[in-house]
Amino acid sequence: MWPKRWRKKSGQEQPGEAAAEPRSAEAAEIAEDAPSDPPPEQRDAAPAAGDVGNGKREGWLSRMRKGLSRSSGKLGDGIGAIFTKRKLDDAALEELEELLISADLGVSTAAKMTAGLAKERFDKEVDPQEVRAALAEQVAERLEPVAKPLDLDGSRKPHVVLVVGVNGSGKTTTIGKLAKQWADAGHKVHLAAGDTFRAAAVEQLQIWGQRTGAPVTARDTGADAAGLAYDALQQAQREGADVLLVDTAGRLHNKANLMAELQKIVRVLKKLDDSAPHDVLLVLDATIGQNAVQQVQTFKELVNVTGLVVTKLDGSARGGVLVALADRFGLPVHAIGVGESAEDMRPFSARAFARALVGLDPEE
Ligand SMILES: Nc1nc2c(ncn2[C@@H]2O[C@H](COP(=O)(O)OP(=O)(O)OP(=O)(O)O)[C@@H](O)[C@H]2O)c(=O)[nH]1
Repeated sequence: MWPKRWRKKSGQEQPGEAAAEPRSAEAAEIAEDAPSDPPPEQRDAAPAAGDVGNGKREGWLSRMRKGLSRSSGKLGDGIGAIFTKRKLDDAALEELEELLISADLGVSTAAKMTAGLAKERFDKEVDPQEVRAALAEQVAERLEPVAKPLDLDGSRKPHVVLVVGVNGSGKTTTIGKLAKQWADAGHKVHLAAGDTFRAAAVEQLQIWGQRTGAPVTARDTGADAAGLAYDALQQAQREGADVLLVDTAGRLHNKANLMAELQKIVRVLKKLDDSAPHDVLLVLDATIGQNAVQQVQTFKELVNVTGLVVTKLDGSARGGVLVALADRFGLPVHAIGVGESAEDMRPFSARAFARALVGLDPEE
């Protein structure tokens, strides 16, 4: 029999329910949650064309593994330190729960996972590898239901994808990567440079447009983004495009302005196609850890987010937060970004990610 504390905890949780995660007081202001801007030379540089498909770059799985090393080092080593020659007792479970929280899984998810482990193995001798494998299984179980590639609905002409997220999260780059992948698959793509707030974002999108052969609807900095989105959809409809990707600004002066802008974009798109946008992708930077939870919450209040793309899993990612996000929101994770080039975005593989996160070989 496993002890009351762990039994009670797991019994209290309802599917999809989450205990309060840490929140910053200023979280309502979107810009406050944004990661600090990368240096201009890094931000404004579009990915080098030579990076695309030159065959010499490190495999994406290995880049994801390296990107997750901050989390996997913490979890893998932490599990080793807790469970070497030790029973799975109360004290060990407490330490494990704290470790999971410190690796960005969030209070509620950490409690559920620890309870899951206690249920099967309480008071038994366990070795670190067994605990890592058991946790990887639990992470994979939570992530599998949300790992869903973004499929284009062929009956839509075009399928309209609105891309939102705070500044610097990787929206424009994600649009470029999606455009490249869909264009390579033979789809006719149109791009709308709706981040009229930042001139470099428009230029960045135009470079992706040249690279992919996708026409780009753009206007000068400061132009009305909703008007631009309307023009872009009209043009995409005229061209018979299969997909329209609409970029947006992540940084307006405050949440109310951003909400007004995003809602206006949605309203005008609906004038031309009342089912548009067909997907609203929220792009999240994986290096921000638990702040991602608040970003999802905030954007869900602004617009009907239908799925996530998580970028920068090649950097110093705090990947544990994906587990917390899956548990709390259940939103599809359509793709992950492990670099700046077109082939660095992949459908999200729950199992590979889960194993890499706890320091196991993702390919086993
Ligand atoms: N390492 C890495 N860098 C990425 C990834 N995705 C985007 N970036 C970089 O992150 C920076 C910001 O990306 P952008 O696409 O400009 O972000 P944005 O959300 O459009 O930013 P705004 O236009 O300010 O709203 C750029 O330097 C990108 O090259 C990724 O998966 N991995």
